[in-house]
Amino acid sequence: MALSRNDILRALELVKLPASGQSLAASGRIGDVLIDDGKVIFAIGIDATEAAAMEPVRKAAESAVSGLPGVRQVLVGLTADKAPSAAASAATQARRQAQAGPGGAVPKAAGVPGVKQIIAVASGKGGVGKSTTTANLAVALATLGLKVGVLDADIYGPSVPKIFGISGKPRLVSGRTLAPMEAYGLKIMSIGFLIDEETPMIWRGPMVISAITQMLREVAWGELDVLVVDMPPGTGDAQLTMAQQTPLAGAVIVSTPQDLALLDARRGVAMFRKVEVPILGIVENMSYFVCPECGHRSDIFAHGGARHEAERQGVPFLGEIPLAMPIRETSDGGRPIVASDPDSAHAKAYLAIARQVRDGLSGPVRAAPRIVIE
Ligand SMILES: Nc1ncnc2c1ncn2[C@@H]1O[C@H](COP(=O)(O)OP(=O)(O)OP(=O)(O)O)[C@@H](O)[C@H]1O
Repeated sequence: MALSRNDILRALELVKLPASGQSLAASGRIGDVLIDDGKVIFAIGIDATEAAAMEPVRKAAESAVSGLPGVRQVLVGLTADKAPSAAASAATQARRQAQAGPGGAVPKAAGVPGVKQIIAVASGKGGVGKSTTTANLAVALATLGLKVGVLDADIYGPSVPKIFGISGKPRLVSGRTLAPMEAYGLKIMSIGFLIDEETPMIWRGPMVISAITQMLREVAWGELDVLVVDMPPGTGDAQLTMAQQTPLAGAVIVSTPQDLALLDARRGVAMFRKVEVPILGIVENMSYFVCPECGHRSDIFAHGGARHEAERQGVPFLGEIPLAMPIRETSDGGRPIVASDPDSAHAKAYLAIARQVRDGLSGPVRAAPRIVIE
């Protein structure tokens, strides 16, 4: 018999909420349930401040539903489409202040064993070249001698597999732990390996928060000096929660020079400041155009805006990357330019940015605290 929403809710009666002991089924937190050929996808509504506390509930819901006959795959997300309620925010703030040490520092999300530093590459809006920058920055950091991983958390348009020319599915190493894919000496995991391109956008939003947690903690990253996270574009609640839930050592903001993009970049800086993640700097991508025929340079978007914005915000300016055909061709062709043409001027520009990023990370790369997941 075909699975129905009621079957799913019955299974969720066994899952209890930690605070109230109420069943998840009765809590009114389950939205639409998508059932398609044995695949079950749904989201649990949470307040953005509850993400960590509700993660065990999400896992319990997944295992409860996966035990039902006829279920082949279950994907459960936590969704926080509303800003944290004023009361919850105040409570969280009070709790954080109480937990904060004498210096008043806000406690961070737990580290990932073996991974020394995690940095986010973010943009205030889509299409500014965030993934191209992530890929080339990662290869450049590896060129500097660091052990580097890339985590593509851009749930709306995971382009890292294409940029590195990787296809196929990651291998399961044990339990739920996946082996990362490898290319150009980097360990790579992408949400693109795990979701079908046809997964409706409406379902991708709720996955944002849980996807990052799963990809961070259920991937055999091994020993890494730096893990570079390609964030979903934008500065909404989902991105904010993701920035809060990830133990980030810093963030790189990518912008194009137009005023509107810079306005979005400013929101990006504000978002990371809100969650006390240091801004490693701003990159101006598509800064100017170099004619491939004659080498003439045109400042089509009045370049230099990101440098001024960085000065205004009091954050480092990391450098300019031109709008250049070889960058697009190599990026879209699965051969990032820093790997495929390391002596080119473009590759050197990315290397200069990578040096600044490395130097901007606080102190020597520290060993992450060892945590045991039971
Ligand atoms: N400096 C550049 N010069 C030429 N083309 C570029 C440059 N940077 C990015 N591109 C091209 O622009 C397009 C968008 O880039 P990319 O996918 O990196 O952007 P994005 O910000 O990650 O987009 P989204 O947020 O929508 O995923 C790609 O075709 C890429 O090859």
